[in-house]
Amino acid sequence: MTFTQSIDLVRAATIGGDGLPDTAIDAALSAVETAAGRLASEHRAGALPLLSVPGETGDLAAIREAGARLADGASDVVILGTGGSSLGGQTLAQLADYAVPGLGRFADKPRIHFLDNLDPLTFGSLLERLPLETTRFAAISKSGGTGETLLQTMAVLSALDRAGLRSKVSTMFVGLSEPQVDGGKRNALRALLEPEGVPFLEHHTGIGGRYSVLTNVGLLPAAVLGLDIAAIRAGAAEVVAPFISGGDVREAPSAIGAAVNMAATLEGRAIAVFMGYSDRLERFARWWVQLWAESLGKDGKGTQPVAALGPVDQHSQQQLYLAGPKDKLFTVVTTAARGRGPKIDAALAERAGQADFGGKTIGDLVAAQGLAMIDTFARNGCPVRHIHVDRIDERTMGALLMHFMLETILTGFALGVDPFDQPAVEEAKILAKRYLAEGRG
Ligand SMILES: O=P(O)(O)OC[C@H]1O[C@](O)(CO)[C@@H](O)[C@@H]1O
Repeated sequence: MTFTQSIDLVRAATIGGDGLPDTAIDAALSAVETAAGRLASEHRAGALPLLSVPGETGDLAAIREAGARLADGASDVVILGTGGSSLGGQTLAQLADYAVPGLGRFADKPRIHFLDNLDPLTFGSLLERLPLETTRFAAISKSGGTGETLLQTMAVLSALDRAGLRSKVSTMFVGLSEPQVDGGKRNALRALLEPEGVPFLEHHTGIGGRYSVLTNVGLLPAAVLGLDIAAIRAGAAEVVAPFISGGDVREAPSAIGAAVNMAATLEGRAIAVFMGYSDRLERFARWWVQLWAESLGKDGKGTQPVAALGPVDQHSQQQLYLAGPKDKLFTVVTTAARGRGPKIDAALAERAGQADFGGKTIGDLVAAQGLAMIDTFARNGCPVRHIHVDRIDERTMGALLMHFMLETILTGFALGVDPFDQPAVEEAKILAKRYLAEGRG
C-alpha cells in the first residue's frame, strides 16, 4: 500500500473519554460494510463508473495529446472552470510545484493558472498581463452551463479578438464538457467554442465534477505539466481493488476511515479537519472540502470540512483545536520529511541559542512537528487519525484521491444520503442569474 493509516488515536480506549467509543466505531463499521456491498453491486451493474476509471488506460493517449497541444510552445496555460472542474487539476498540479510558495514561477513547463474563483480585478488584470500570443486556454465544465466559466470564456474570446488572434482560437483553446445530446439541453460552452473550431474532450457523463479528478478533467492539467498520468491511475487502482474484487473491505483504509467518520458524526462531532504536513497537500485539502461538503451535506446531515495545513496552521488554528469545543475529528497526513531540505549549520544554531537545531534538516523539524501535533491532539482528548505517505508523487496522490472519494461515498451511503447529487446549490445560482438580468447586486 502506498500509504498507511492508523486510527489508534481516535479511540476513547486510547485517548480517554473524548475519544470515540469502540462500540460506536464497530457499529459504524458494520454500516460501512453494508455500504461497501452496495458499492460493489452498483459497480457490477455498471452504475458506478468511477470505480472503473483507475483501471482504464484507453483514454490516456488522447489526454496526453491534448495536454501536449496546450503545452507546446506555451508560456502560460490558463484553466477556466470552477469547483470539481478545477480543484482536482490544481491538486495534481501541485506535484509540479503549482501554487507551492515561491516555486511556481520557476517552472520550466508553461506557467499554469487555475481561474476557479470569479473576481473581476483578477481576471481583468490577468488578461492584460498575459502574453496572449503564447498563452493557451482550457475551458472545463461538465454541464457547460456554469456562469463563471462561460463569462470567463467569453472574456477570453473577446480579448483574443482584440489582440488580433481570433483566427488562432482553434489552436489556442481546448474545451472539455459533456457531449451535446440531440434534442437535449443546449451546452452553452460548446455553443461558444465549437463554432471557433475548438476541439473538445468529453466529460464522462456518469461522473460528477467533484469525483472527476482521475478522468480527463484532472488529468488534462496534469498532462500539460508532463506528469505521469498512468501512475496516478495506478495508485488509485490499488485502493479501489478490494472494493471491486470482493476482498475483505473491513481491512480497507477507506472503509475504516468512513467508519471513523460515521462514528464521529453519531457522537456529535460536527467538524472534520484535514491537516496535511506538506505544501503539496494544500490544494488536496481544498479538493477534499468540496468533495465532503457537497457529497454529505444533505437532509440536515453531514459534517463541516475544514482544510488546514501543517505546520503553519499550528500557529493559527491550534489553540482552538486543542482548547475549543470537542466537536472535531482530525485527520493528519504526514510525509517522510526527515532528512529532507536544507541542513542547519551547527555554529549558527549555537549562536541562536538553539544548539539542538545544529545538523538537523528542515524536514527533521517538520517531521517532529507532525508527530508532536498528533500526540498533542491525543493528549488533549482530540480524536486524530494519522495517514502517512513516504513521498507525494503521482502514485501516492492517485491512491490518496481514491481513498478519500471512496471514504466519502461509503460515509454517504452509511448516513443514508446520496453522495452524488448537490440539489441545494441550484437556488443561489438561479437567483444570481435573475439578479444579473435585473442589474441588482
Ligand atoms: O463542471 P461544472 O458543470 O461547470 O460545475 C462546476 C461545479 O459547480 C457545481 O455544480 C456546484 O455549483 C459543482 O458540483 C461542480 O463541481
